[in-house]
Amino acid sequence: MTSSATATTRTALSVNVNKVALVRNTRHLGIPSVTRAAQLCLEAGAQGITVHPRPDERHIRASDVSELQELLKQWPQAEYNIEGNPFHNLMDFIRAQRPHQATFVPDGEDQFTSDHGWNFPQDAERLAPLIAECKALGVRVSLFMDPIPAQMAAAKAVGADRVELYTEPYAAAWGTPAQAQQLESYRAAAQAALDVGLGINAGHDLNLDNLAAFVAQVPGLQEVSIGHALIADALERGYAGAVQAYQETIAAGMRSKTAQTA
Ligand SMILES: CC(=O)[C@@H](O)[C@H](O)COP(=O)(O)O
Ligand SMILES: NCC(=O)COP(=O)(O)O
Repeated sequence: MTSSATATTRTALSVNVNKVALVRNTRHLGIPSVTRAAQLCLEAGAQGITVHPRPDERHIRASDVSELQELLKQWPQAEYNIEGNPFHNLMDFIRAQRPHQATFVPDGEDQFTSDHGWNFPQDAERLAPLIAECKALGVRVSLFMDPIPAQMAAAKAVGADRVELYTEPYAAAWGTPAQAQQLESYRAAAQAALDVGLGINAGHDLNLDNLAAFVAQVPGLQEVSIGHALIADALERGYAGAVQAYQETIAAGMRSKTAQTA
């Protein structure tokens, strides 16, 4: 059951523009523009921009990362979230750009897409100094995590400010008999994170169908980072139309959450 305190947590939308870069990279023409996409999403009300500059630069390139930092200077209310593996190329971007948030993701260099979170206690010792470095730079640290309540205390102990709950298993269960059980696992993991003082982010395969129920059930959800489905929706609706649809969906989830605590 969501408490009244967490029921009022506003869920920010951070648009991941990886897939705009993926299409751009298929020609040497510079279109579709990644910075233009981010500008239009911010103008439409997105609260942040997320990128995941993978080592192979299959989509987001180092030049995108710095150009988006310049763009975001015009949007002081918006947040910049840079994701990646801190043992690969992420720390160079964090040191250079000092974004609002660094999201540590344990991806391999040639991984198809992100598909798991960190493991504790195995990963704690090597993560701790890099988390400390980010925080010394004034960068919030979010750890990409599977929805395992027992892992949350260790994530806090290693210095994380937030966890990002990896939501692909929830998305895959959407519309199946396993949906409710999956959603409950995220609710429990989020509550365990809140109980030890962690903030809650979420992302991966969230979309217009599965988002409202997630927002309604997961306590203290501060940010969802959404890319693949939102950019696909933007191909039909335009960036502004897609952002508006996601913001309306988040708002519907918030209304449902608030009603539960009334
Ligand atoms: C960490 C995560 O779930 C996503 O942010 C990730 O950026 C997806 O990467 P691709 O866009 O390369 O699939
Ligand atoms: N951290 C999740 C993210 O940034 C976007 O994931 P997806 O919506 O592209 O699956």
